[in-house]
Amino acid sequence: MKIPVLEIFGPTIQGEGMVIGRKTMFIRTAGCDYSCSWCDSKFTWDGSEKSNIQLLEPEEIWEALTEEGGDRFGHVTISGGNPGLLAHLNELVKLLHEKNMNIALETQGSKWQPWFIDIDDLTLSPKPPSSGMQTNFEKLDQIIDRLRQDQNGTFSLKVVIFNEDDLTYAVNMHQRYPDVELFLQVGNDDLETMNNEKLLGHMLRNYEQLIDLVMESHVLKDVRVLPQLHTYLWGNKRGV
Ligand SMILES: C[S@@+](CC[C@H](N)C(=O)[O-])C[C@H]1O[C@@H](n2cnc3c(N)ncnc32)[C@H](O)[C@@H]1O
Ligand SMILES: Nc1nc2[nH]cc(C(=O)O)c2c(=O)[nH]1
Ligand code: SF4
Ligand SMILES: [Mg+2]
Repeated sequence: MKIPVLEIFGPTIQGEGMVIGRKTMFIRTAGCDYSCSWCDSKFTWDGSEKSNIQLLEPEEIWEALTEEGGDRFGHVTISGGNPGLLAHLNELVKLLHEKNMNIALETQGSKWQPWFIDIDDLTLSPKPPSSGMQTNFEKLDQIIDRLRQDQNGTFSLKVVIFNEDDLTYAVNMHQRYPDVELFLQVGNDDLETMNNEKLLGHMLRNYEQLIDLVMESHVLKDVRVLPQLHTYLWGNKRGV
């Protein structure tokens, strides 16, 4: 079954979350059930790149990965858009495992797929108030319960923080799922600039402010605070 793909790139480093720094290839699927105000990948769902969506079979995705990355990679990250919308992505997961790849997936956790249990590094990234989205906690509870029972790999939560309301949301998340590793990620609030130096200075200040807030918290003890590392290195450039 064909998969809607907008980008295949790498190898690069995973810039975010539980496997930050890991050498990986990226597959970016098209389409999202959310429309976060600060989404850094709006082109996956806002229609602006509709004509660039490629419908690819898993084998064709593997060909594109090896064309781009040769034999220089052993890890593939699937992001989007929301790849968790694609029921038949299990075929790609199976093929990548047959090729001895480790697989990471990025999803907001709005929809369950049975193939989640076969993902090696699964990130659930529920959205805080600043995104303008509403979390369906009933659904998220169900997803996390399934993962606690059946997941073959590891999974974690990652919350992007732009303000204090978002931090309160992260506190609730930590209290609701105390056994799940929680990553707090600095929000990028300047998606337009191509001035990397300016963005770097700005993002470093945001990172420091987030660290300060988390250090003061009496609840957020067992968490990690991370930058979006690729942004600090390459700014808002795409495909890195
Ligand atoms: C583009 S999303 C795609 C996967 C999935 N839709 C999701 O949101 O988890 C990948 C990650 O980038 C994060 N992200 C998106 N825009 C961001 C921004 N402006 N600053 C920091 N992180 C951002 C998301 O929260 C998510 O964790
Ligand atoms: N290097 C790099 N790391 C990433 N981690 C998550 C990304 C994403 O857009 O999902 C991403 C990305 O686009 N590039
Ligand atoms: S859920 Fe992810 S891809 Fe969808 S709009 Fe939000 S950040 Fe963007
Ligand atoms: Mg990104």
